[in-house]
Amino acid sequence: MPHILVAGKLHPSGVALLHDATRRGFTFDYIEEVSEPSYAPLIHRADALVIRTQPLSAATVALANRLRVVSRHGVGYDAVDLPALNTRDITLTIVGDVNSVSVAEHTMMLLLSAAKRVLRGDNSVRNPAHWGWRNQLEASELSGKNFLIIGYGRIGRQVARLALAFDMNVRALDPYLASKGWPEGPVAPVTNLAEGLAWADAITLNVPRADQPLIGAAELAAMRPGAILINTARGGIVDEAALADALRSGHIAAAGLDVFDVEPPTAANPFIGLDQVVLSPHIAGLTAECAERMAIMSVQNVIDYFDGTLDSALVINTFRPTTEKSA
Ligand SMILES: O=C(O)[C@H](O)COP(=O)(O)O
Repeated sequence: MPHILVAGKLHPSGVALLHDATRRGFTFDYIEEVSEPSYAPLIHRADALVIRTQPLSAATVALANRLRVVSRHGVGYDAVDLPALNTRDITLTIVGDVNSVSVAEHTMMLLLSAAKRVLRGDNSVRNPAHWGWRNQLEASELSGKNFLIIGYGRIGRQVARLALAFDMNVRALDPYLASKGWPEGPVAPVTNLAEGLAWADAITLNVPRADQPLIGAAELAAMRPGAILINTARGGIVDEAALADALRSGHIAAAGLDVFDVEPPTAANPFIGLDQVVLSPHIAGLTAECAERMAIMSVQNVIDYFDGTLDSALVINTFRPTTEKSA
């Protein structure tokens, strides 16, 4: 029967599902430490790997002679060497829609915090000498502002739902939808990034990480003066040095960042000293509810893989039969 290696902390409900699976003959190793050197020595006996956001390199895949399926606890798989999996016909799965609401709520929290200059306000209460800052915060309303969602997928659409409730003007950019057709509803597309950058008072990034930053110095310069940038997707999507420069110059008024090029960020991270930037430690999907759903889904995907009932919508690369469970 298949042996599962879980590398990274799982919500107890996911661990309970693993224990249930042992009654059907599955076995598992569970280590909470996520670093590749700590899980790599165990991978030679794994038929399945459940993995958090840490790297899975070609070198580690080469140690995994039995590996058939990698199940991401999450939706981003930029740290996984996909070509190394493809060469060996190893299936890669993600958790699909289960983190969309949490990530969208976190996006709105960062947008509100950035717009309301929450850090400066907080600081002015904790430091009585700064109480006078309340007259200089330059906070802004969301209502009536133009909000561009880059990446109109599962998460982007949840962000739109929430932003519309704040009476924002919401538009989105998603080149992948061009061939599929734009979804009906109140959110119109922008035709290209340049149009979106020039239109938006605030921008959120809800796309996967690519090889090059999508938002660099030129794109930041093309944003409206005083605009706000939110990133709950992946650090490398924004050129961090360029964003820090744009924040220091005041061209970009504020930012909200949940993800970083290097995690955890070093003391040299350019945002640490900027109080117009609200920071969170890659937790947009780690609400109690979402962590439970991701843990269950990531373990269930492994079980479904071996049962031959894996939902095709959750598979990144298909090498064996799946079913279509999702709407
Ligand atoms: O990819 C994701 O969905 C998030 O980054 C969460 O991933 P993690 O739970 O593995 O940290």
